[in-house]
Amino acid sequence: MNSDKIKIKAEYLTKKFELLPAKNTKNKARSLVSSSNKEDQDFWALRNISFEIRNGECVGVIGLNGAGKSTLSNIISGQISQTTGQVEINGDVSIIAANAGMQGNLSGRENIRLKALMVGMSNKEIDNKMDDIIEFSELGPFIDQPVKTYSSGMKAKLGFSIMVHQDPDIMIVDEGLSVGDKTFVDKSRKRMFEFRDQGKTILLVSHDMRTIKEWCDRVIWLNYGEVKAYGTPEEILPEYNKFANWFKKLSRKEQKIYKDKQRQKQMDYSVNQLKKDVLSEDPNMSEAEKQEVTQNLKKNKDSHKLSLLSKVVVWFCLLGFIWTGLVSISDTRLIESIKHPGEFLTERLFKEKKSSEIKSSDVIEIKGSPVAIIDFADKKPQHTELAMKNGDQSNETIQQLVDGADQ
Ligand SMILES: Nc1ncnc2c1ncn2[C@@H]1O[C@H](COP(=O)(O)OP(=O)(O)OP(=O)(O)O)[C@@H](O)[C@H]1O
Repeated sequence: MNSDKIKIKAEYLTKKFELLPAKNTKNKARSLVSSSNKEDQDFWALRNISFEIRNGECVGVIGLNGAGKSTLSNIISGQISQTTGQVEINGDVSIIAANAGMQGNLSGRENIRLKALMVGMSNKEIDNKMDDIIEFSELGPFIDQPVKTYSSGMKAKLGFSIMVHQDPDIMIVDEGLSVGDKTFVDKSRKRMFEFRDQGKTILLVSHDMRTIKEWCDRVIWLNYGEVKAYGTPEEILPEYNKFANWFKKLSRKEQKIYKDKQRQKQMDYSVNQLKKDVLSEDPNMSEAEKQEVTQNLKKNKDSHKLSLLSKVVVWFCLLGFIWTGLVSISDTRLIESIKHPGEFLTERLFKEKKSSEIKSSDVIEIKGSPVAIIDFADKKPQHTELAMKNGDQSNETIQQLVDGADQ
């Protein structure tokens, strides 16, 4: 096994969330009017994250609440996309975050099948492993209950059981074990050690420094979306403990001031700032390298924002809907209104036809039938001579229609 092979490589990763607006219909409609809503507040949960994880390494991710650990593990496991930067996953790997991607409305058994199918297992393979997975999960009869009814510990047990039976090359465990009971945790730890001994790569997100120290070869310390330090547990953990103790000793007010200041930095961040940071890291960068960096820093599209094309389509449909509505309350046919929109809007819309105003070119509707006026002796006709525009009806029929309408 080549222990130098890079399994995960992250470069210039950022993740921006928009605190407002929430992803709802009202805000989608607002985004139709403006491409950048001034009320949106950008929040950079991750800023300029770069690291490499090699074959067979177990890497811990630590940091205070809200530091960006889960955001990072979700990007690496492909559950959310980054705003800028690249994530390279090498080799034929399966990445499963222990308690992520579970469908609440499906039962535990159905989730096992779903997650296994998603990583390319065949139905036969799943059938062969199903009993083992259920037994390992210790869920017993609850395996056929909807996952939304599970406690967080039960979800973690199910997620972990699925993960270890998929035998992935890279495992991401995001607090998956901390919520389980002791027997389950011990059993899982044993299984994780077996994985590590087989040279699999593990990314472990945890607040439990004992586990991090026991398991990890290296540790990434995230602080308010930035990598504060990356090194061995011996290097990082004493520094992190020092920081955690310093933070704990601050008064509530001082803690709040510190947090607010850090969060403000996360709000004020921008891709331009990132570019400056990256370029200043290496002042001797060649033009080609600078171009590559700029390319890497290009933003991915925010999935919840409508593209220009979508906006055009939505506007088109909206206008079509309004136009059809206007046509239906006027006495004009749709095709005519489209052919002569100016005339339709200025002269025909909302205008009641008086007989004196009817011109020889007009089309009127009598008893639901379109009728063309073909001849008037003067502006106020003495007698009406009509013919059907597309006329398959005789003048006699038309006269009957007119007579009927006049009554
Ligand atoms: N969908 C989202 N929209 C807006 N902000 C988000 C979203 N997801 C996460 N965040 C914010 O990003 C920051 C990082 O969150 P994340 O869950 O990655 O932190 P964490 O380090 O895993 O925290 P914890 O230790 O509490 O699990 C937090 O401030 C969080 O509020």
